[in-house]
Amino acid sequence: MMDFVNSSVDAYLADNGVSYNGWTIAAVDDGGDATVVAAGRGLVATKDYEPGDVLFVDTPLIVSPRVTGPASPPPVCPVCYTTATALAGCPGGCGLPVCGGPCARHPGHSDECRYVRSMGPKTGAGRWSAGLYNGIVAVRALTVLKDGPYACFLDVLQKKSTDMPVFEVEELKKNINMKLTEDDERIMTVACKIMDANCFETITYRRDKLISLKGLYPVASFMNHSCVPNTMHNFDGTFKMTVKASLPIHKGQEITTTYTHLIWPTAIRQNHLLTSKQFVCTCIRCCDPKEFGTQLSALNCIIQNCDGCIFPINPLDKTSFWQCSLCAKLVTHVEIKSFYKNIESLMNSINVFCPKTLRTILDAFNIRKDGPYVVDLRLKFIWKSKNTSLNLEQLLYKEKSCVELLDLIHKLGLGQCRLLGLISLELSKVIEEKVSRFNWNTKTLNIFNNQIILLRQKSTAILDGDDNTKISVDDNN
Ligand SMILES: C[S@@+](CC[C@H](N)C(=O)[O-])C[C@H]1O[C@@H](n2cnc3c(N)ncnc32)[C@H](O)[C@@H]1O
Repeated sequence: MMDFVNSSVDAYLADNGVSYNGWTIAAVDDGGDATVVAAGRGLVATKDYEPGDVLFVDTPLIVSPRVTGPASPPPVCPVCYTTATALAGCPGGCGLPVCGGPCARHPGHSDECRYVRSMGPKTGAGRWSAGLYNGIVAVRALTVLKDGPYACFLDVLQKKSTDMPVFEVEELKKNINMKLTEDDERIMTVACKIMDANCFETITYRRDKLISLKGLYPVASFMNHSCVPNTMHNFDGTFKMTVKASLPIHKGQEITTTYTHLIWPTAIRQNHLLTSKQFVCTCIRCCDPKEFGTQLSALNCIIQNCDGCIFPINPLDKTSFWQCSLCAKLVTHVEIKSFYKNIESLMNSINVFCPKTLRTILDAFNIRKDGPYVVDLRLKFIWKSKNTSLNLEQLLYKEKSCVELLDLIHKLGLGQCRLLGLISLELSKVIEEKVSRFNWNTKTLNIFNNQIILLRQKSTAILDGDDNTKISVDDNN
């Protein structure tokens, strides 16, 4: 197992006999050596682990749909999480949407249904409101965390630090006739801030669609972030999270996860972590302008005929100058931001993926094929394209992209991460398609078949127990 370190909270949990997930979270004597964890409290291995070893399995305290808004996914039934085209107002009268009677009567819905009804939802009979749907996580958190055995997590888990009104609570307040009690509002506000600081994206399949939800996992919440994490995780059909080692972990070493996308370049990861989790990551990868030789963040030099690449002088400082490795040309962060923005919108504008067109665009705009946003686009092509519909050029480009991305993962030192499993699986399917299209001689066929077997073994070892091995466009971890 692992220990909680560096915290009076450990003592608090132990004093209060908190038991979660079948085991007791106990205080740990870290011998006064808190330096092992660089980011407040964290998890530390108490024995050695090999890649693939299961560290722990965590059950969510709260699972909730993501809220609606311009950039949010379409609403789902908050009980079974399907994207029903015609969600209807709960017949119980709570004003939340459900996909049908069984979900309306589901025990998992009864507490929140009763609570919202008691608050006088501002919806017509049989209707549901987006505002109440937006507030569902606050209501759900209240029903789980108020007065129950898990109420102590309100004190224990880290909260997003903000004095701003909490969107979900405000949405709820606007859409009910009664005034929330002071205590309920406090609990909901704290719980939403806890969700913001700790929740994981849990992706599940419903009726062949990927549904992105958020889940609060009490044990996993103590894992700090690294851009070269030593664990990976997956979710089963009941949202149980299994955390496995992706790299060897030694006794006493901190257990880390990622809160961002593994193949994003440093500037984008840093920005994401700062805005979503309010900290600046100072991990070894973030400190290295060349990201372990991958040059993932690099831009081509803007000086004509210079073959150099521009790198940040100090990648941890977003106002740092960038400099060409060959001609030493300095570029300001403002210019870099504008280059990144232009590349992003260019890459986003590509709908139908044609390798030749992509190459022309990259040449015309002097963009690197393994640079910011281009790698994302290539990954999107891997996820979205259907092998049987690709022409030969596209199929071979997909194969090349899979191979190059696996190489990137290797260079970044990401070990047996989930992305490696997913790309290996996809590459095996691409090779299968290649095999099926031509009459290969026996020797070549054997080589391909061996490649397929090895890739399948690799992906199975990583994705075993994963309820979601079909690939998600946003699934970069
Ligand atoms: C999910 S919590 C992790 C547990 C947290 N350290 C605690 O004490 O409860 C996420 C928060 O931990 C801190 N954190 C996690 N990883 C970090 C890192 N690599 N560097 C700095 N702070 C980090 C940030 O404050 C972040 O918002």
